[in-house]
Amino acid sequence: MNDQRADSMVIFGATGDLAMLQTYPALVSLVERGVLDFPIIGVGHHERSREYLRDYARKSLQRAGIDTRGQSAARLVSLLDYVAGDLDDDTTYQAISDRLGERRGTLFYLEVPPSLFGRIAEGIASVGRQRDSRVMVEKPFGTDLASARELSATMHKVFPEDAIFRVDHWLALESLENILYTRFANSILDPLLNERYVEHIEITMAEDFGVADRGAFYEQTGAIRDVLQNHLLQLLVSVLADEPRLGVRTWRSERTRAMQELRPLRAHEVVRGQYVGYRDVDGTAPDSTVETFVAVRLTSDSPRWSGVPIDIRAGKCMPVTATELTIRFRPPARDVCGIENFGQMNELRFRVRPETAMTLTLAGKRPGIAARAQTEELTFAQQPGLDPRPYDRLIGAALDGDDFYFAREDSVDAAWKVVDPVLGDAAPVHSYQPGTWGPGEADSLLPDGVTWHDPTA
Ligand SMILES: NC(=O)C1=CN([C@@H]2O[C@H](COP(=O)(O)OP(=O)(O)OC[C@H]3O[C@@H](n4cnc5c(N)ncnc54)[C@H](OP(=O)(O)O)[C@@H]3O)[C@@H](O)[C@H]2O)C=CC1
Ligand SMILES: O=C1O[C@H](COP(=O)(O)O)[C@@H](O)[C@H](O)[C@H]1O
Repeated sequence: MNDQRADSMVIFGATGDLAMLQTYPALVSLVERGVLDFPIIGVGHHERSREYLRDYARKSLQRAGIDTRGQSAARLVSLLDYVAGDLDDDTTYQAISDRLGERRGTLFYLEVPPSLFGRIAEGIASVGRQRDSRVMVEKPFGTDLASARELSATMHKVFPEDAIFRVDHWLALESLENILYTRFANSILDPLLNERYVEHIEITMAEDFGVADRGAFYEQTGAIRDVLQNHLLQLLVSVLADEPRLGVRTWRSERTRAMQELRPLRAHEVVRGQYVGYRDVDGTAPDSTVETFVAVRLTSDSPRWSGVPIDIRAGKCMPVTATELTIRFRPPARDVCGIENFGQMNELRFRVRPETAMTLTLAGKRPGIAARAQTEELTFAQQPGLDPRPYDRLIGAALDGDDFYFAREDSVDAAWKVVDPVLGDAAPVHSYQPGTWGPGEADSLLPDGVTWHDPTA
């Protein structure tokens, strides 16, 4: 693969939900930045006109609060073309190739049902369009370790690894970049991030909504595949990974190593839950055991994190929508100030969703005659709304051939290895009421005396 900018783009699934929600708003921002000014061919299954796709894009922009009469929006819409066809049929790829004409160096964006990913790669190759091109592939990449490997092997028959851009949109979140900066733009924090100082690491990902109209998708997926294998393990390794000593470009390698050092989960390290009402959602089975909540206890084999318990929980229909990663430090070796009764005091917290923030909890003296401690929080908060949208970054980077925000094959493989043993019904599923923090059984994973962090607090 070359590192030249793409000169054309083909979107498979241009009339889908994700395109409506994310793709067109991101494309406008790229037009606005002057980095996108070439034909974009949208591909869908149904016979429709180019005008239909242009209207679809306008609706998407309106939905995102973007003025469709603005210069960039109008330009984007004018760049869109439409090809209809079944992606299981080689003539569809011939039609796309004819439309691309002399252009070489195409970014093919695969936002279609994952079962089509491999077939599309073969279709692109059948018309010789893989040369000098890249593919950007949506999640999920596989449904377990074996299928992810099989898919990688199929894709590699057509594209070298450096031409495959696997999307995990959390990798492009401002809040994940903030973790990198916080750790390595300060000299005072990273030296503390190891088993000597850290007592416990915890992540809570709470969403106050259910599976909505995605019942059929979720029924095949569940929380482990949907968010643990990808978003949450990628978030975790942002904290576990060693410094990228050879420069920030090696950050993906360090993160991958940290992923490979995580031990595969065992059934007793997993608690699964399902909210009451899930089985009434269209597309779910009346006796479904798919989890909408998962809590896990993880262990890293890295000497840096030896013996540090790592707990993660994620759920739908929780009391709030927020994701935070909390690092709890050990108490001081000698309790000179008599803080014992205070419990745990030093914490470093990264807020990942809905906005970017970081908090360091320190103890100081409570003003007054009595010798008593009190905690203070130092918070570095981003103003909500200032975070760039992840897809603006992702599509822009893929057009440039910049793989920084994408999940590499070995890291996806390592993440599947962690969750593979506990997919399906390896652990029983407990029901929980919507609006609660999930089944109480999740508490049993935590170290004695520790409670889950409440991200609303
Ligand atoms: N929706 C979301 O919020 C998210 C989605 N994703 C991933 O993005 C991908 C797409 O999801 P989503 O947009 O929700 O899916 P949708 O079902 O909404 O859209 C699917 C798209 O693929 C096209 N398509 C489906 N089958 C064929 C076929 N045989 N031949 C040609 N075109 C076909 C459809 O065309 P037509 O309209 O003509 O039927 C449509 O454009 C999936 O991998 C999903 O996991 C990832 C994160 C979030
Ligand atoms: O990929 C997914 O992610 C979202 C959470 O990501 P966010 O960017 O919306 O916070 C999750 O709700 C969804 O179930 C999952 O498919």
